[in-house]
Amino acid sequence: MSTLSETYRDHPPIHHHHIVPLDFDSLGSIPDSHDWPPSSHDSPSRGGHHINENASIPLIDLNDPNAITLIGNACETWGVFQLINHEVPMGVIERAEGETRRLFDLPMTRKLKTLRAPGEVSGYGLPRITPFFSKHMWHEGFTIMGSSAHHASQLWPSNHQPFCDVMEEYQRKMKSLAEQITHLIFNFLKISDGAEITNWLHTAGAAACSSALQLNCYPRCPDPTRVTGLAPHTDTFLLTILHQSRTCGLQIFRDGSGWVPVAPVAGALVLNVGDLFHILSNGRFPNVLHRVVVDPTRRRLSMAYFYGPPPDFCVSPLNDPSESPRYRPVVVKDYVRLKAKNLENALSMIRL
Ligand SMILES: O=C(O)CCC(=O)C(=O)O
Ligand SMILES: [Fe+2]
Repeated sequence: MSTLSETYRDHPPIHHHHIVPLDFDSLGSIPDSHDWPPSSHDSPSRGGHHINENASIPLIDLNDPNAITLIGNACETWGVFQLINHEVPMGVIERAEGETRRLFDLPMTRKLKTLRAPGEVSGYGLPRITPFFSKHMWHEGFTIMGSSAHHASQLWPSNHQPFCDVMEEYQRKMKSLAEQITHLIFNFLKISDGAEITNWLHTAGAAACSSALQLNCYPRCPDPTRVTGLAPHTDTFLLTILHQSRTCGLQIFRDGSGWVPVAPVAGALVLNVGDLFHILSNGRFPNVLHRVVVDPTRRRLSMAYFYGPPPDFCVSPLNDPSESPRYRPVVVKDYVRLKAKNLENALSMIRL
């Protein structure tokens, strides 16, 4: 069984700007480009393919008087939890999911008008981690960073405003929830409000944080064991807030438990620790490895909001006199580049 690092060595990044998502609706069978050899979906270096249906990730009520401790403990033990009573109105989430569905329902010719150009982050295309794998994922995505108006007007020349309005509102709600949770976690870590690391929190303006909204669509596949929705990866920033439609598919990897499905809970958002919180917490919080498997009968949609400090902010491990730092300080944008080039090896490159 090969390891992920061997996969990188054997399959150096391809230039994926020529490769576009499949028109899944028109397929009669699984093309070789998307047919994964058995158990290559897993990250063998991190635990094989055991799926643990008995374990479940913490479900936390934000109104619980102990929310800080519950969230902090979940970050330490799992690196992921589901959150209810988060005050993001269900109406906003449902409208955003509705617009996401409207987008992926468009004919391929129209979606391709917004195909991500080389070096661009926004628009329609394959998962960003595609170049690191020899097979393609059963997935189409649309990334929003900044205004979506230009792309939306190409998707819907005469009716793009509803999409833009909903996505803007959704991102505003996500940003304030991300700030609130980051603040709670800082309290848990005993980082005081005036500390330098908190400087950027609650700052107004577009440059105040790094954020992106990733809309994901996993078409149904009659033979899901042969395909991969999204290959195992960790998220780059501090926190990810994910809404998933009612179809199962997300799984997280936990040492000792194996792959644990994250069952959709009505009204709950999934929050997970990314690489930057792992670094900031000096390794105390695991940057949870996760993947998506495909459903045989139902298409799955998700919306992932990635949140971190502004690009020029330097993230360093917490200063705890009782333990030495495990990572060297890294500027957010430098880490993003390191990750884009090295994927799962990026962290080890800044390890002390
Ligand atoms: O679709 C999901 O549940 C997960 C998406 C994800 O991991 C990502 O976009 O980074
Ligand atoms: Fe992810």
